[in-house]
Amino acid sequence: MAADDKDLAPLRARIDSIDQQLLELLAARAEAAQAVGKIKHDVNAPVFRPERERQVIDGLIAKNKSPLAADGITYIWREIMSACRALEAPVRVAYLGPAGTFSEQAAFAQFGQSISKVPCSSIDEVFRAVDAGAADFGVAPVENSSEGAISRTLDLLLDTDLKITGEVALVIKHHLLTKSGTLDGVTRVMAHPQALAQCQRWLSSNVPKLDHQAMSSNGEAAKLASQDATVAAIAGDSAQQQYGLQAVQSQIQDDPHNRTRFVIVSHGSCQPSGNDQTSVILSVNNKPGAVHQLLAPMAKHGVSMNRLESRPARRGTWEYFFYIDMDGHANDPKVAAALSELQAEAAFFKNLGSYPRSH
Ligand SMILES: O=C(O)C(=O)C[C@]1(C(=O)O)C=C[C@@H](O)C=C1
Repeated sequence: MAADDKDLAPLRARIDSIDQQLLELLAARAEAAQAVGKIKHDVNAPVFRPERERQVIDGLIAKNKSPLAADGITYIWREIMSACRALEAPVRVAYLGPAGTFSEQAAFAQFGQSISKVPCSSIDEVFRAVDAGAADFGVAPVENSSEGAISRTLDLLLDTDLKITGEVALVIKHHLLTKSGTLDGVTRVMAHPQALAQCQRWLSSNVPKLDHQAMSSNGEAAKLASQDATVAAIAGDSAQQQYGLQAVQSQIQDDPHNRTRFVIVSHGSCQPSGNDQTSVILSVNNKPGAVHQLLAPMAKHGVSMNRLESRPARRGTWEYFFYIDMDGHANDPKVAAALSELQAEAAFFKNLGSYPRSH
């Protein structure tokens, strides 16, 4: 026995005994969740309650006096609740696949790992899967900190009846990956167009001779790179592990703080969590001052606007749809008042839903 093992032995015995207690407590928690699941089943209520999960995690972080970081508490309870939820009913989540994409990572960040995965080949397919009932929730990228809005997601939010029931913000770190970890024999670099754009400067200064090829996802590119030695892929940690690739260079994104925000879409709605956001789409009649006037109800009722994005209405005219995220839940009287005035004044109005804000 190594000398330090003697010192470790009593501490390990203590950890074993604590784990035993944790296991018993987790079993009791799982049984309570199963009982909740039964009641929900009888009244046909949704199993996944994001506002409740948010309150559980925020409450524990507020009370946490241990050396565990807030992120650690979040990860641990995300998975505990994911496993408990799976005992109530499997939650089916659609996202841009295959395995190893950032969309999959966003799905795990929202729902934990105990989900029934529905990987899709495009953002359109994600919306279709949820719309048609093949999945309960969909995860779609909506905005990147260096490349701006993901216009396809904005268009689908306009064109389908799905609501936003959550958001997840991820730090996106892209790596240049190959089978061998070198560029020997490599002729092209493959990735989703967003990833190619986010690494454009690095690629043109460091590997200007490689052809660029757009793929439906970085996961797909990584999969190909694992099969073809002439291909380098741009993808993240998860895809690197998934497909057993080596990094030629880590973190090649041009913006070191590169972040992507994902929305969670479904047919359902969310109760207030205490830290929520409401999203709407509006259009205004094309007259001077119309946009200014349109935003006035939020200022009047003291509701802050977190984001404003515009998209052409695609009618061949200079008309726009405005995507607005505001603080608060539609059940808050101030938000409700602002929403009803916005609706009254807008030429087009669509409430995309209220949901817990991402951390
Ligand atoms: O409180 C509930 O509604 C539960 O179903 C329990 C629980 C949990 O494990 O704490 C599980 C799933 C829900 O999304 C929220 C919380």
